[in-house]
Amino acid sequence: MRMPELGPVAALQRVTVRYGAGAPALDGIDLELHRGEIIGIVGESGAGKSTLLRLLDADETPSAGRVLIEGADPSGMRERERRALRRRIGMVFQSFNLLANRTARQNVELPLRLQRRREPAFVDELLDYVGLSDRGSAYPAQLSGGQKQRVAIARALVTRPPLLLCDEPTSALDERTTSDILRLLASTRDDFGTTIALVTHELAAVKAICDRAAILDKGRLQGIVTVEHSARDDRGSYVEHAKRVLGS
Ligand SMILES: Nc1ncnc2c1ncn2[C@@H]1O[C@H](COP(=O)(O)OP(=O)(O)OP(=O)(O)O)[C@@H](O)[C@H]1O
Repeated sequence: MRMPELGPVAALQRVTVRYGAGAPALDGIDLELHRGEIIGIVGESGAGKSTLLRLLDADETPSAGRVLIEGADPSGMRERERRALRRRIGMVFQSFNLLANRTARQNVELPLRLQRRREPAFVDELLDYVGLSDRGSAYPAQLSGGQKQRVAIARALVTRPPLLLCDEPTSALDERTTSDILRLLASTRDDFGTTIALVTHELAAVKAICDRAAILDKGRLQGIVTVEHSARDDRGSYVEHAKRVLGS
């Protein structure tokens, strides 16, 4: 397993992504994900957040520049190698993306089964970790939104990923459940050392758990701020607002 312990988990070097003749979806992005950090990726709709997440998931190839994940450039990989890399990256989605006809436990086991692995003790441990040790045999339809997201987080962690990508993980949840899920993500970083990239339009979520935040606007990185916890909410442009709410 390739694990350069000291380098960043992932790096984007002067990355541009173009889909057509218009303005690029991402334009000259330089960004490093530090090992063990929780980094927020924020911006208005269309800013390029999902595109950036797909690059970090080795599911998008830059039009220019370079992406490194665990020190390796996915664009130079054979399909099989790239799939193996992608299996090491955890994903959590807004809509949970659980298989409806599988129990919570079977959903958590799925990434292991796809790799012909079985780790029943670790699956038990994770179900317990996310607070669902007694709901393993429930189907997604029998679970609340927050419980479904807990299953999805356990499923993402079952392969022990060094990097967990979260795409609007709390946007479908109410405020109380949101803070429970954010707490779970924060403890995941603390207990498993997982680096987390949190894409969200909810600045409060970034404020609650992120160490840094990358602010995107129309495909450009407008700033990377260290998140502080005493800034005041104020009016202004989105970028000014985000910098003021999140940064110093
Ligand atoms: N597959 C695609 N083909 C063409 N254009 C695309 C594609 N994916 C994204 N785009 C364009 O790239 C830009 C950035 O899109 P992206 O989905 O990354 O933004 P976002 O910040 O995630 O937005 P949202 O918050 O609405 O999900 C947008 O202008 C979008 O229309």
